Formats: sequence, C-alpha cells, structure tokens
Amino acid sequence: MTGVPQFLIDHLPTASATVERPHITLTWAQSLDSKIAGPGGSRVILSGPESMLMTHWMRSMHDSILIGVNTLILDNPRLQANLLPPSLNLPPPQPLILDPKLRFPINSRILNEWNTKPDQRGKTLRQPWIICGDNVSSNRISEVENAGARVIPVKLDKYGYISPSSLPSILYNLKLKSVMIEGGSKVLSTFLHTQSRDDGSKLIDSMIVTVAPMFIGEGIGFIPQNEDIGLPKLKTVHTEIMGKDAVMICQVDLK
Ligand SMILES: NC(=O)C1=CN([C@@H]2O[C@H](COP(=O)(O)OP(=O)(O)OC[C@H]3O[C@@H](n4cnc5c(N)ncnc54)[C@H](OP(=O)(O)O)[C@@H]3O)[C@@H](O)[C@H]2O)C=CC1
Ligand SMILES: Nc1nc(O)c(N)c(N[C@@H]2O[C@H](COP(=O)(O)O)[C@@H](O)[C@H]2O)n1
Repeated sequence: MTGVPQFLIDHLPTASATVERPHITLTWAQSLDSKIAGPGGSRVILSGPESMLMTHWMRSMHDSILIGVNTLILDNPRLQANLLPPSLNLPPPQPLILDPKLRFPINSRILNEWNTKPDQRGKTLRQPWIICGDNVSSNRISEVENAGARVIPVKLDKYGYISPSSLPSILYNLKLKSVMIEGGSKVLSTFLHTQSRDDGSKLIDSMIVTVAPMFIGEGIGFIPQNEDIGLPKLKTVHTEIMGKDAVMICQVDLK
C-alpha cells in the first residue's frame, strides 16, 4: 500500500467536509467476539500490519482524532499517523480528549512528546487539546495548561459527559472540519446511542470497523455490557479484506 487505500478515497468523504458541517467518523478494531481490549482494559493488538497502516491513513484523512480519557489513561497512545512515510509531510491530526473531570495525566505520552520534541510541532505532532466540563476548577485548568496542553471547558450533559450531539458545534468553534473517534467503549456507546446533532442532522457520517479473526474471551466489549439496546440500524457501504482482517464501512440508516 503506497498511498491512501482507494476504498477510503471512495467511501470516506472527509476532504469535502466543512467547518460548518464537520464529518464525524466512528472507528474501532474488534475481535470476532466484539472485544476491543483484554481483561481490565489491557491493550490488545487486533489489527494486522495492513489494517493498522490503513488506520493511520484514516487518521491522516481527518483533521482530528478523539478518544475518551480512560483510553488515554489505559493505553497511553501516541495518536499520530507515524506509520506513514514522513516524506509525505502530511499535517498531523489534532488529538482531542473527552475528559469531563480533567483527569488528564500530565505524564501522558501525547503531552510528553509535544513538550520534548519542539522541532516536530506542526510536522508530526500537535498540542493535545482536552475538552472538559465548565465546572472544573480554574486551578486544575491552569495546572494542565501550564504543563503544556490546551484545555477547552464546555457545558456537560445530564450524565456529566460531553454531549455527543454538541460535538459538531465544539468542532466548529475549534475550526476542525473532521474528527475520527477511536473509542473507547463508553465513548463508542454514547455516540452510537445518539442519532442526531443539535441541528437535527445525522450525527455519525461514517463507521469503519476492523474485524480481526480472533477471540479475546474475557475483555472489554466495543460497547459496555447491557448497552446494546437501542443501537441504530446500519447499512454496509463497503467491505475490504486487508491481510488477515476484514474492514467494514457502514453508515447509520435513518430510514
Ligand atoms: N480496539 C480499539 O479500537 C480500541 C480500544 N480501546 C480500549 O477501550 C478501553 C477504554 O474504554 P472505556 O473504559 O470505555 O473508556 P473511554 O475511553 O470510552 O473513556 C470514557 C470516559 O470518557 C469521558 N467522557 C466524556 N464524554 C463522554 C461521552 N460522551 N461518552 C462517554 N464517555 C465520555 C468519561 O470520563 P469520566 O469518567 O472522567 O467522566 C468516561 O468515563 C481501553 O481498554 C482501550 O484499550 C480504545 C480505543 C480503541
Ligand atoms: N486500529 C486499531 N487496532 C488495534 O489493534 C488497536 N489496539 C487500536 N487501538 C487504538 O489505537 C490507539 C493506539 O494508538 P497509537 O498506536 O499509540 O497511536 C489506542 O489507544 C486505541 O485508540 N486501534
């Protein structure tokens, strides 16, 4: 694979997204028994080399990558498109963390790399942006900002979360045209249970799922147990075999 996989060009129209109507992609990698991590949330390598590279192409096709704070704490991910050739000089995606209580660990890898590799800023790295509740203390916000991250306080919903339906307006304010939501389980669940944006249009534009031919058994499901009622109807727009894995592109079917 020397360039963006053709099926992503054909079925992931992020290039035509606008700040006024940002494109929202929901994506994850799962086992055949629908697990995204092992016991206690331990990280599992599900994607083979081909689908992992495809995931990094997907990252580079979006303005931003979003995860929940638990994924940040458990996986300590890099959230870069670092598997792609550096010679392409592709702009790095903006890391966004949904973190209502601002539990953000200031020793996280995304912040450490931002602070210790100033020459890579804007090349392979962007400053971590943390979206928290507007009830977080100013002392805590200063602590995280002084450590080098940007903190964006927003109104929380009745569950104490960043409301999925309000994400488009948050992206609009941040001038981001697209976001790739990578998980984890709780974030995938609240977004899958929310059909529309505050303006009434469809929330999720694309859903891309890598299915790895393995069973995990005990582990973390793609959504938490007992949250599988009320999930949306889907239609498959494309499937692709990538090495050992199958990649499905679906859309929410509002009909
Ligand atoms: N295989 C894959 O593709 C992936 C696997 N994972 C795995 O997922 C696991 C983590 O998932 P999980 O524990 O569910 O945590 P999440 O990463 O989904 O984070 C959940 C937390 O995010 C905060 N939050 C803010 N807004 C929302 C919202 N709208 N909906 C949900 N949460 C919100 C809350 O923080 P607070 O509690 O502070 O209020 C919540 O508890 C890890 O084990 C990781 O390895 C993660 C990504 C991809
Ligand atoms: N596509 C995919 N395949 C897997 O097998 C995975 N375990 C994940 N996990 C997600 O990727 C993040 C790690 O990213 P970095 O490589 O550190 O940049 C992890 O936090 C999950 O969001 N994804």
